[in-house]
Amino acid sequence: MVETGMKGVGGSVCPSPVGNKSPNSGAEKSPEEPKVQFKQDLKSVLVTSVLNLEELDVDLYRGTHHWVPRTQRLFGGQIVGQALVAAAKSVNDNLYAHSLHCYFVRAGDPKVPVLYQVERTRNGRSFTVRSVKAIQHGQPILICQASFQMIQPSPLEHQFTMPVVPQPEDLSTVEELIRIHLSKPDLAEKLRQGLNKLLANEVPIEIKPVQPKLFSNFFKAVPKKLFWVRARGYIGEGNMKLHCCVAAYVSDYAFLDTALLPSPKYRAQFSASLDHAMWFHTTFRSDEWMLYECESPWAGGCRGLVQGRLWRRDGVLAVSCSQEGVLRVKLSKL
Ligand SMILES: CCCCCC/C=C\CCCCCCCC(=O)SCCNC(=O)CCNC(=O)[C@H](O)C(C)(C)COP(=O)(O)OP(=O)(O)OC[C@H]1O[C@@H](n2cnc3c(N)ncnc32)[C@H](O)[C@@H]1OP(=O)(O)O
Repeated sequence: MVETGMKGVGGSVCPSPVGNKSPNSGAEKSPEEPKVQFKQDLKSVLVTSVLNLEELDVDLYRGTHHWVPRTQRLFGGQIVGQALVAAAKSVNDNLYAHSLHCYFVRAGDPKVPVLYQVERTRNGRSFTVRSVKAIQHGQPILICQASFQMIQPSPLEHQFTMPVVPQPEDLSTVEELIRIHLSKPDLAEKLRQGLNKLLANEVPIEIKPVQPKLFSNFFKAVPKKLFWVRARGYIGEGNMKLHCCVAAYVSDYAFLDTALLPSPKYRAQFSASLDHAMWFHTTFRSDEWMLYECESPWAGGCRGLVQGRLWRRDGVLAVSCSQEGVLRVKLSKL
């Protein structure tokens, strides 16, 4: 287990008995793959920096930023991940995060740190609830409720079946796909600039789209996409609390744009997640490939609803996510 600066802090994801059964337990462990070279060690960024909050007082923490989206508002996944770190620090070690519900109420300002104020809402016999306010300039930017539970085995167990898709070793990373695009001489200049900016982002998340066409082409598609995702770098087994917070970070990254897939003639002029909910079903490793199955059952009223499932490689459903976002679009010129 790596030293994370979060060691000894109570709370983790719930290792429910469902997690002990592997619908696809024959899946092979991924061999070591060549890593993209970045200016910094992105594993350190996520584990020892972004999710390693500074304790200022009892139930009061300060978080720093790493990657900021081009919108120049703080990445929602970072705020949710940090809020969950703060919440988990105030619960006993025998309690495990099983869900969180958040509203992004103001844009996060990348120029100043975020304070996280934890309220110990309730300590129960089975369930314990924490409310976290992320604050900047004296005002909340995120309100989050996280619920923790003791391990409670149950005879009631079921899950959907994981979609059958190519394995990550047989797919290209987003960076590889971008480079293929950049090598096309007839690429529109604006698109070239956009792709170069995307390539320069030091995002501590690795993605392999299952349908690269959705990433590269502009055609009408059903509002559904699948991609393999993992945190960059090695985190290791044992610290489920950390994997849970990393999953919160990862889950917001390429989620909301699923709602744009049926409308390729529009591009988002303003998009931001309004709320975000997660349910942690069982143990998982956020530094190992997980399949993110994203779909958007509805869009309207300048909003889009997206739902996601993070599947462990062995076919176990590890995390479910839901989000609504504001989507103000304009006709695409490309
Ligand atoms: C398959 C693999 C592919 C991989 C490739 C991936 C590539 C890139 C991935 C990048 C992913 C990044 C994902 C990032 C997701 C996020 O992190 S979102 C950030 C988290 N969420 C937030 O920050 C939202 C916080 N909340 C808010 O900001 C506010 O609550 C709100 C803006 C939602 C509230 O809206 P409102 O009440 O309208 O606020 P205002 O401040 O008044 O307005 C805000 C702007 O909207 C404009 N506006 C308002 N109303 C209207 C209207 N009726 N019509 C048009 N425009 C309107 C308003 O003018 C403001 O605009 P400006 O800011 O002034 O431009």
